[in-house]
Amino acid sequence: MSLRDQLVFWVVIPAAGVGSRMRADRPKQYLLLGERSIIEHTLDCFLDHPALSGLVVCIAPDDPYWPALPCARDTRVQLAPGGRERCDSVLSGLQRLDELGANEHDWVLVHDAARPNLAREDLDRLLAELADDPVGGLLAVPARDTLKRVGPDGRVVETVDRSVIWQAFTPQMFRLGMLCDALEAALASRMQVTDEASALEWAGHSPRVVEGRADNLKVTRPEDLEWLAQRWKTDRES
Ligand SMILES: Nc1ccn([C@@H]2O[C@H](COP(=O)(O)OP(=O)(O)OP(=O)(O)O)[C@@H](O)[C@H]2O)c(=O)n1
Ligand SMILES: C[C@](O)(CO)[C@H](O)COP(=O)(O)O
Repeated sequence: MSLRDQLVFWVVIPAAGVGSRMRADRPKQYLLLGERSIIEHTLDCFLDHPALSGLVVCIAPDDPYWPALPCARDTRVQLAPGGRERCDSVLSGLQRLDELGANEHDWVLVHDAARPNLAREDLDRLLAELADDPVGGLLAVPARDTLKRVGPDGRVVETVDRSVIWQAFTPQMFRLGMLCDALEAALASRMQVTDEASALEWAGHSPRVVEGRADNLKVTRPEDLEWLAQRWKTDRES
């Protein structure tokens, strides 16, 4: 049996943000996409996967929304307390995986609660491409627009060579021990860690990018949810 056939993985879903850029009446992961919340759609992609070992959702300690969701009663879903920054929430989730019996060599996928449109094909491609990778990696998409570096005065400084620029998405997939060590070291050095891969890079590793769909977007601003909702409506009507 190949490594790819026997691969199992754990999932950490950082879901403790306030969604300030959405300017909504609740954290964006609890806004509706169709009849269900964004976070419920996000969990769907993982909960039915045959290789899933366990899944941890990191929520704010005072989160009043999570308990009302049906998935809050799903025994496959465990909780961990979110932290001040996304990376703190992720580290908390990784520590919960350790308590659940994950070992340092197990694969862990970290996926934003705010990315409800992850395609199963992308998840399976990520798992297949990285199953025997020595470091791990992430879903990403190559830059498609002309990119400008802009100065503090709001004027263009230069046009950036976009042929080597990719947008980092999630899931990001690393082995539990390597990820914990890299995150703890990066945070101890007061590094600004906005994704798991940057902590691995800081530790001297070179994560691999796996090209994914550009519609695996992170709901960040109101227009992101408007676009997804329209897409959702169109798909359901077709
Ligand atoms: N302290 C934090 C901050 C963010 N997140 C999660 O990390 C993901 C990506 O972060 P982002 O899009 O920045 O979410 P928010 O921090 O909620 O958004 P904003 O920056 O607009 O407040 C989200 O699912 C969010 O819930 C988290 O678990 N813990
Ligand atoms: C992890 C991430 O989604 C990769 O693009 C991104 O870094 C999250 O950043 P945010 O500022 O927490 O949204």
